[in-house]
Amino acid sequence: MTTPTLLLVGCGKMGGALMRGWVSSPNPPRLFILDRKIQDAPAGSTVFRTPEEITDDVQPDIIVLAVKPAGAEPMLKALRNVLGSRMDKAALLSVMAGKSCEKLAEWCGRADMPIIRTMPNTPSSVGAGSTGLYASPHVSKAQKELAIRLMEQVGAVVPVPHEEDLRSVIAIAGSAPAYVFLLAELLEKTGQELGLEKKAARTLVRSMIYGVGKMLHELPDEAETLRKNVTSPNGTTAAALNVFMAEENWPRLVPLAAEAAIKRSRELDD
Ligand SMILES: NC(=O)C1=CN([C@@H]2O[C@H](COP(=O)(O)OP(=O)(O)OC[C@H]3O[C@@H](n4cnc5c(N)ncnc54)[C@H](O)[C@@H]3O)[C@@H](O)[C@H]2O)C=CC1
Ligand SMILES: O=C(O)[C@@H]1CCC=N1
Repeated sequence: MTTPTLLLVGCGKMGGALMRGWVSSPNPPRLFILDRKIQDAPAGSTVFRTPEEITDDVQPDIIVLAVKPAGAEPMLKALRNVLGSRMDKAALLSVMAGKSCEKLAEWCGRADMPIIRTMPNTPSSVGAGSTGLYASPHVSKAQKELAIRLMEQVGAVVPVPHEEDLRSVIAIAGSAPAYVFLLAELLEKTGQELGLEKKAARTLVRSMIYGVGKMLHELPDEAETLRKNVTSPNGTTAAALNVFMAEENWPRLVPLAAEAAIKRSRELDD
């Protein structure tokens, strides 16, 4: 298998997470990075600060677009100018929460530009990401396989049949690490308010969430079964879950939060 060449455009929180995941994977891609302020580029990669700095020897198999949706149009137009016909030999892989394949292709200057839209998340940085992936009809089988292989290097990949499905992926996986980080923050804070040392609360909460993640990852059981295994009849967990599971709490709030994320993803498309 030949080593693919990537041009990673935007190496901030998400692009940087992918970069860290890729460089620590067993078969790292050949990496060119375009970012105006990156400071810790990995050994062996080449960094450009502006599209105009990209050298003539750069022929990417995949251009990974990881800038904010609002910056996509000028960036793609600049890349088209600089790369010229080299752009025609590449596929574009967007990680952006907004901007349709149709718009991205238009900004690439080519209606039949092969576009792969993905929704990864920041746990990709430790090889434990989750990515939803949609390939437009212009993507070849080989390009789609390469995109899936790349994203599998940093975690699980779920191809989705419709571009619109990526909104659901945002709501339950792309944005969702933040929901769990928030739960960690609140549990750590509550632990301290209940009298535990900061360090103790931090250790307990983090190892608990790690253990829960490991069980969900490794065991075949449904999440519901694992929850019930913790919940002794009339015990402490049941008392706490009666609060979380009250109709007006998590059962209402989780779908409400997902809808808010989806609504925002539609706005980011405009
Ligand atoms: N942060 C997250 O957890 C996730 C983010 N995403 C998507 O990833 C994309 C990037 O988000 P973040 O990484 O959070 O943002 P960020 O602001 O941390 O990263 C963007 C990077 O692009 C660079 N950049 C922007 N315009 C540039 C230009 N003209 N020339 C050179 N460099 C330029 C910036 O220097 C920055 O490092 C967004 O479209 C977002 O929807 C997707 C999934 C998860
Ligand atoms: O908040 C955002 O818009 C991005 C997309 C998913 C996670 N972060």
